[in-house]
Order: sequence, then C-alpha cells, then structure tokens
Amino acid sequence: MRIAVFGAGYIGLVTAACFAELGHTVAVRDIRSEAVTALRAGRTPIHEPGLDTLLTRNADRLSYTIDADEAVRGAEVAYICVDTPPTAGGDADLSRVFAVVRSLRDATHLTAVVVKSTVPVGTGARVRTALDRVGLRHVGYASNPEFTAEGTAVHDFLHPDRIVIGTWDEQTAACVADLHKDVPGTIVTLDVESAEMVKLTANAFLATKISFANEIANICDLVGADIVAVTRAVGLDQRIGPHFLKAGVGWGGSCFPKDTLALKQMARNAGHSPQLLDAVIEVNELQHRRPVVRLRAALGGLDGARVALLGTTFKPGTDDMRQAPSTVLAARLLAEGAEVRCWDPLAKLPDTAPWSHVSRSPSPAHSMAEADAAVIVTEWPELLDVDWPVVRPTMRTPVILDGRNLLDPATMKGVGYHYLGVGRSRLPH
Ligand SMILES: NC(=O)c1ccc[n+]([C@@H]2O[C@H](COP(=O)([O-])OP(=O)(O)OC[C@H]3O[C@@H](n4cnc5c(N)ncnc54)[C@H](O)[C@@H]3O)[C@@H](O)[C@H]2O)c1
Ligand SMILES: O=c1ccn([C@@H]2O[C@H](COP(=O)(O)OP(=O)(O)O[C@H]3O[C@H](CO)[C@@H](O)[C@H](O)[C@H]3O)[C@@H](O)[C@H]2O)c(=O)[nH]1
Repeated sequence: MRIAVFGAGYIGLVTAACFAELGHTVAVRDIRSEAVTALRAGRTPIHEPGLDTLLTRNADRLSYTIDADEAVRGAEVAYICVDTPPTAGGDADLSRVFAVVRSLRDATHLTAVVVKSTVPVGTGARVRTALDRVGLRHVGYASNPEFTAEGTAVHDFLHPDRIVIGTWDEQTAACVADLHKDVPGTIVTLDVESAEMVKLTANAFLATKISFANEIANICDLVGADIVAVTRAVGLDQRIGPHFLKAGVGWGGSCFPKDTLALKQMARNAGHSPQLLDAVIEVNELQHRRPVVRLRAALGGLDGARVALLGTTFKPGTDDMRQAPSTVLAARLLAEGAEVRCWDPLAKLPDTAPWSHVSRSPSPAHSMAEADAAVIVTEWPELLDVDWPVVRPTMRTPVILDGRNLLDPATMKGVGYHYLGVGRSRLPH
C-alpha cells in the first residue's frame, strides 16, 4: 500500500521505517525542513536503535518532503504522527493534528486517515467532522494508538503485544488491519473513543505502577526494608508482574508526564476529579526533588558543593531529554548554590537554563573528579564499567546517590563510598 506519514519525529520515523520494512511505500512529510534535508541526505535526525538500518535498507520505498500535497499524492492512507504537547493548562494541544487534516483537503483519493498521535477521547469525532468539512466525507477514519517505547521502538513496532484499531466502520478497520498483516500480535478492533482511551489508560497505569513503587521505596527508607528485594518478590505474583516496578528518581519522557496530565485534564473537563491520578503525578514530582533533599542532608548543605549528574536523558537508549528528571534536579541543585556537571553518552542537551549553567564532561570519571557527590540519574550500562575504586580518591567527598539502584550497595560501600540508594536504607552504611 502507499502511505503518507505526517511527522518525522520519534513515532513518525519509526512508523514510516517499519511500514517500509513491511513492503509498503511511504512518503514522510514534516514541516521542519532541516529534518527533511537530513533524511534525504541519509542522516537520521534522532537516535533510535535499529532505525538507521531500516531507513537505509528500505530507502527505495521511502521519500521525504515538506510539501503535504506531494506526500499524499497517490497515497491510500494518511498516518498522523505529529506531536500533541501540553498547552499551558495541561490539555493536549491538538493544533498540529488539525493542521494536518486541513492540509489533506485535496487528497480525495485517500481511503483512510489514521491518527497515531496520542490524543484525548473525542478527538477522532472532531477529526471526522473536520474531514467532512473539507470534502473528505467518503474517507474512512481510524485511531491506531502507538505503544512503542523509546530505545526499543523498532522492535516494539514489529513485535507488538497488541495492535489497537478504533473505527466506526468495518472497511476502515480492515484496511488498517491489512497494513499490519505481517506483524504478529493481537489485533483489537473497537470504537474510536475506546481506542483513544486505551492509550491514555495504558500510560496512566504504567505511571501508576512506578509511582506506587516509589512510594513504597520511600516507606522502605523510613522503616528499614530494601525496595529491590521487596519488588522482586512482589513482582513474582503473576497478578502483579515484575514490570514498571523499579523505584528511582521518578518517571519522565515525552509521554508519561504529558499523557497523565492530559488524562487528568480530560477527566476534569468532563466534571470528574481523578484523585488517584493526582496522587500518581504528585508522588512523581516529589520523587524528582528527593535527591536534592538527601544530598543536602548528606553534605550538610549544597551551597558551593560540586555535584556530578551521571546520565541526563529520561532513560537509557535514547537521546531524548523531554521531561527528563535530570532537568528538575539540575535546576534545584543550581538554585541551592551547587556547581553542576554532567555526563551523558547521547543526550541532546538544550542550550537553555538550567543546562546552559551545567558543564559537560566527556566521561563519568571526568565529571566526578573533585566532586562532592554524584547522582546516577539514568541507568546507562556504561556506568557499570566505571572503575569505581579508582574514581573514589579523585572525589572531594565520595557520596554516590544511586537514583536508579544500578550499582551493588555492598560493593560500593566496600570500596569506601557513602552510598545512598532509593528505598535501600536497610543496607549497612
Ligand atoms: N515518542 C514516543 O515514544 C511515543 C510513543 C507513543 C505515542 N507517541 C505520540 O506520538 C506523537 C508524536 O510523538 P513524537 O515523540 O514522535 O513527537 P516529535 O516531536 O518527535 O515528532 C513530531 C513531528 O511532527 C512534526 N510536525 C508538526 N506539525 C506537522 C505538520 N503539520 N505536518 C507534518 N509534520 C508536522 C514536527 O515537526 C515533529 O518533527 C505524540 O502525540 C506522542 O504522544 C509518542
Ligand atoms: O520500572 C520503571 C520503568 C520506567 N521508569 C521510568 O519511566 C519513564 C518512561 O519509561 P518507558 O516507559 O520505558 O519509556 P517511554 O519511551 O516513555 O515509553 C512509554 O511511553 C510511550 C509513549 O506513550 C508508550 O508508547 C510506551 O508504551 C510507554 O512505555 C522513564 O523515565 C523511566 O526511567 C521507572 O522509573 N521505573
């Protein structure tokens, strides 16, 4: 099939590359000319494992343009993969989605318009009305939310747990299902509103699991239990499962913060106050700040202290800094008078505050030299290879706050660190 993909970001590019891998012909449209220029020159503007390979291998089935008409020329299906960031009030900003819909007005040959962007319930109905208004009444509509995670998106797309297709007519459902015919995974067809709700619910539930683990970790710290041992045992219960129970510095990224807030505001707009979701978000915001409280106590104040941030991206395996917990940490440390350095193997650090006041180090060891404390913010595997006994004497004070419970506490204490984990105060100091 011929597909037009709108948006050459993390989701649009993965969608385009994977559909091309499945044998479809894909035209990608973005409004950022620099992204289109890079893609045309064979450069991938984002880091996503496996994406380069797919884009290169399927280059003859892929094209890139800033021209919407060129993208949809001959296409049967248009996929909308544009960003839906929060407005100032926290609702999802749908302006880009509707800009794409307006740009389709001459694409009368389309069979279906599919929204993959994460959107509030009711968006599909509004897009349907907008399509009708621009003369595309005969074109089908589907919601096909995406569940891939950054760092594993290519694998997740090609090996999904489920493919969710929300439509109001069987023909469009069959068309979207056909695009995925060579992809394993259960196809779930349902109404558009429920499909939109599935996406928001899945992210809210995963965020809830993490906030729950973080709350239990904070209690573990107070009463003398070890969160790693606790969640390992609890997760063996098949009704609970082991996933998304890792305590740490809280969740970030381009999805959980935005989507939990969008769900909360969507509920409030409907007259419901979602108290559990409020608590999930609040626990997470506090979790971003807790390392500063703990460092202040460990160092007897932060004014003039040198702190190294090890890892800045919101998780390993990506260059994405969107809503990374490290940004709150860096800002808070600077506000308390600390000098902050950072190391990250991939991060695209913004040149705005707080990062404009943070110095970059080429290696973890370099960032820790003469430092009073280091915080593991992102569990990059490179941190397991650091020669910790060699680094310790180079630090002014050997305080390690392991915000991801990555390292072995006994080993770190054995080589002379003042080691602090998350929810692990039971372990001997
Ligand atoms: N990033 C993820 O892992 C992920 C996973 C599941 C769902 N989603 C959802 O997918 C959507 C896209 O997320 P993303 O991370 O890819 O965002 P992104 O910011 O990386 O990419 C969005 C792209 O859309 C482009 N764009 C904006 N307006 C456009 C227009 N009118 N025509 C064509 N292109 C346009 C932007 O220039 C940008 O390159 C969001 O709704 C997000 O919530 C993201
Ligand atoms: O046990 C855990 C698991 C994750 N995290 C944190 O949670 C955040 C999100 O992680 P992850 O879910 O792996 O990354 P995303 O790429 O944001 O993917 C999520 O958001 C996407 C966008 O909606 C969805 O498609 C995915 O299904 C969903 O996992 C990161 O800050 C992680 O550090 C934890 O703190 N503890």
